[in-house]
Amino acid sequence: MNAHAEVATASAVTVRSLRRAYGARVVIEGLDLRIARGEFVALLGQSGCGKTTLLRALAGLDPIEGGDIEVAGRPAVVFQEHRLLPWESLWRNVTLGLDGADARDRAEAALAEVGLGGRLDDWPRNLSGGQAQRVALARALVQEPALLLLDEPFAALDALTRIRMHALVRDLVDRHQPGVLLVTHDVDEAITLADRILVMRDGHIAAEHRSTEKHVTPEFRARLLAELGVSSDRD
Ligand SMILES: Nc1ncnc2c1ncn2[C@@H]1O[C@H](COP(=O)(O)OP(=O)(O)OP(=O)(O)O)[C@@H](O)[C@H]1O
Repeated sequence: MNAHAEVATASAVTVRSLRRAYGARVVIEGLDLRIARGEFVALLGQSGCGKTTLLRALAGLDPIEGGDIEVAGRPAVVFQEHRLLPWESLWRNVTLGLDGADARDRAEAALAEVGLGGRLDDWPRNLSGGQAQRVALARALVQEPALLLLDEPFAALDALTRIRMHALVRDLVDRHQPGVLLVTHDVDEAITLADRILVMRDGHIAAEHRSTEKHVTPEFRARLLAELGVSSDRD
């Protein structure tokens, strides 16, 4: 097997029979999931169905009540808000938690990759919303994670910035080959970006679509909306 094929079949995360509850309220029950390295998976589901709860569990931010989660290495997360530290320069924000004498060089390379080369010593307050999310992406990728978790990272951006960010993130994922789980409310974003789309309902993955199905766009979109419990706005 060549190196690329090994990356493509290696698991970024494997989840078996996951159970998550807040006190007596069970949010996730019997959930199974595997994401391969280099695979871009989008997770759709109605508000409150447990998408963020799943992402936080995969990130290791919350305890789990049952089942198991096997993550290759340490996952990186990008949230809807950039979560940059206002009192730290951009390069320090990118390399927070990283040791090593080459931290500044790594930050420089990561910032260049997201189109912010030369802004190492700038401050978060001087960034637009889209630029701040680019820095958040650089901060995630500098860790070379096997699993990248994206919790609606484009939701607060204007439509044009969002389109540019879609192209950037797809390119970065193709280059770095992490497995990706993108939580989104946006059906079209899921269709544009993902190799595989999952629909979460009743605490587990209720439906799953591979990229080949995406070519039947209007029907596919209508089917996804129906699975999400919404009637199609194009009917
Ligand atoms: N810390 C918490 N304590 C108690 N209940 C919680 C907590 N966090 C979330 N919940 C509940 O768990 C359920 C799932 O929440 P979660 O945020 O995972 O949903 P979601 O699918 O991400 O929603 P949205 O799409 O609106 O962001 C909801 O009913 C929510 O009220």
